[in-house]
Amino acid sequence: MAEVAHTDDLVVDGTRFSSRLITGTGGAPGQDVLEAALIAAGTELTTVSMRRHAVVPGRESIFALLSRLGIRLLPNTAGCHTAREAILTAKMSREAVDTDWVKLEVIADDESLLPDIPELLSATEELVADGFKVFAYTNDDPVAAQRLEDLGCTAVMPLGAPIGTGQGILNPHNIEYIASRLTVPVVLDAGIGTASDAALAMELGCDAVLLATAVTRAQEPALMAEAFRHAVRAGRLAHRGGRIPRRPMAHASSSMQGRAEFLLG
Ligand SMILES: CC(=O)[C@@H](O)[C@H](O)COP(=O)(O)O
Repeated sequence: MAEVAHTDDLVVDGTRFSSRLITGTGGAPGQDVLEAALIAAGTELTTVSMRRHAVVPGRESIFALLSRLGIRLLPNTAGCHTAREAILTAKMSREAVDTDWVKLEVIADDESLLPDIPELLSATEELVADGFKVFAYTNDDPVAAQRLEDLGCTAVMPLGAPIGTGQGILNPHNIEYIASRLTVPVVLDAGIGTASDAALAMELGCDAVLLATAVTRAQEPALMAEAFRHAVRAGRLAHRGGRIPRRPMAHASSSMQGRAEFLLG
């Protein structure tokens, strides 16, 4: 049977993506493994830490790899602890890789890696005013998410769980609420552990999923990447298809209405 046509591209800042799976590169055991995983994921947008990535002479850079694979780069400010550091990193990345897109991460501390919301809001305000397209990594708080949209973010990226924990979506209610309230794309970012977590994010109404660790540190990264490719698509279709309501009691799947007349002629 023919597949349902995938006619609902993700549109971000006027750019269309047929894949709703955004990947990160951190934690990959090698660039060959990463390349195989990126291809298996079918991703069209990948984020790279501008502070952590080193260009090694004589070796293909991550930027060259993404360009060769036709994957758009989303630079990120991972490792920044203050608005000032994040703004500086974003400005340097705009010069270095010639894009005004930035995934804005401002981390409160190195143990939790949770977003520092006051610093995030302040950096967002300044970067938006400077013409950046800000993809803001935030917590699962609907109030903070709304503030980020109001400040002019291009996309808002609430976490499912802390980065690298693989715990999945700790507060599905808040994620669903954020996805239903915001008008900019909502990308579930961080904490994903396995394919069903990504499917759930999409079922809850997120526009896309961003993940790194669940693929890069999987036993078989390319296999896991392919699983995520299908899960994101399945979750999106389920969201569009409209789930049935949850009922407290059994409800016969076949209706009895009209049955007597049919049996009695
Ligand atoms: C790649 C990146 O930007 C990470 O900081 C991101 O938040 C992903 O988190 P996981 O590694 O938990 O998927």
